[in-house]
Amino acid sequence: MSRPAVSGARRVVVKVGSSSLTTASGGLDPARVRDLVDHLAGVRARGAELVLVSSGAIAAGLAPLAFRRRPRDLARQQAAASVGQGILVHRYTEEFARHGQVTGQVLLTVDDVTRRNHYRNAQRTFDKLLELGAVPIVNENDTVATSEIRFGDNDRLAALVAHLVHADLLVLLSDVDGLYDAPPGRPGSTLLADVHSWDDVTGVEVRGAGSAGVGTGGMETKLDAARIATGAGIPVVLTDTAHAGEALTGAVTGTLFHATGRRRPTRLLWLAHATEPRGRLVLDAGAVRAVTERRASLLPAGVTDVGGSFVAGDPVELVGPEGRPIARGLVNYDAVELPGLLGRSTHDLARELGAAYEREVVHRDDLVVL
Ligand SMILES: Nc1ncnc2c1ncn2[C@@H]1O[C@H](COP(=O)(O)OP(=O)(O)O)[C@@H](O)[C@H]1O
Ligand SMILES: N[C@@H](CCC(=O)OP(=O)(O)O)C(=O)O
Repeated sequence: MSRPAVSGARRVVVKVGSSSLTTASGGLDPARVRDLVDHLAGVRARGAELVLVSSGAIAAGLAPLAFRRRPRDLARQQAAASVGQGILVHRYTEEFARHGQVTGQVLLTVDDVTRRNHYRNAQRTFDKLLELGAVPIVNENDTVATSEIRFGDNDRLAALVAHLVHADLLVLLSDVDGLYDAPPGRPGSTLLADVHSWDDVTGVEVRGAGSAGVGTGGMETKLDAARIATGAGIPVVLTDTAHAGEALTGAVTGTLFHATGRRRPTRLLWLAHATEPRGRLVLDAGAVRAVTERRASLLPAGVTDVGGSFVAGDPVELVGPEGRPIARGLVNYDAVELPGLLGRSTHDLARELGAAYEREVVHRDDLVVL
């Protein structure tokens, strides 16, 4: 049996977790990297394009820095990632070279997929690398990401990258061979071979990171990633590295999450699924209707209250008069500017304060209704 949505994919994003690349004691395992690349190289060999999102920088940096386990504080994680990322990419470069394939490193922060100019930049870089036949190897730019601007997990990053590069398949490789209806160690838990809609996942019990102590998000972030990708029209296969070969050629293995939705702009996907809002705008009833029913931009006249500390470009939550979240958007003003503008018409504001104040609080193109 085969899965045509998988075997026919022309552009594939594969995400591999730290737990699939490390030894039991936590260091990078060159033999596991080699086995993995032997399978991955098959994608390019059959004429399809490959983007690899690989975790493992922090794990690879532990031993050289004599850290006995993954550090909890951000500064030590950043130091480990800085040391480990070079080691990781060096390993991949050597292994892909054995198959005559060239790799390129791409390190991303949240800004690269949320700020319009940045994500166009990222898109161009990926397009050019793929056009030149190289395999982009992606990781979060851990060494510069602060806790506020951190993805924190590569599962969701991989889903956003899949969308950004217009991939037609996302493969998540972990240390577990698919999604189980309960944590896999539990007697009687069974594998779900197909997930057609999110109703199929109701009742599934998931836990955080696995036993090796090197992974971060566990099954939860994999489900988030699957939700982001399938909701944007990209099917997702979840399995372990031992089944990578089968998964990549479309054999039935692991869990296939079927596509449920269609594409929308990458930064809006990020807004809807993964962003921590930095503030809150309270809307009056008329503005709620305008935003949700007419898909209009949010103007100062419809905002009754502002909370949080944010600057222009930050994600904020839009709530109705009774406090229920209705949308998320990228705001066009700093939090300190807004109180003086609330309830006033753009016409008045422009006349009194200048043309710059004619702008919307949240433009409709930067807004997702929940
Ligand atoms: N319902 C579930 N089905 C499958 N795996 C689960 C489930 N709940 C929790 N897990 C755990 O999630 C772990 C995978 O996550 P993680 O350790 O973060 O891996 P990675 O390093 O590949 O990102 C597995 O080891 C598994 O024990
Ligand atoms: N960027 C980090 C990995 C973060 C992450 O998501 O890890 P994992 O859960 O193993 O996929 C690193 O390279 O160590």
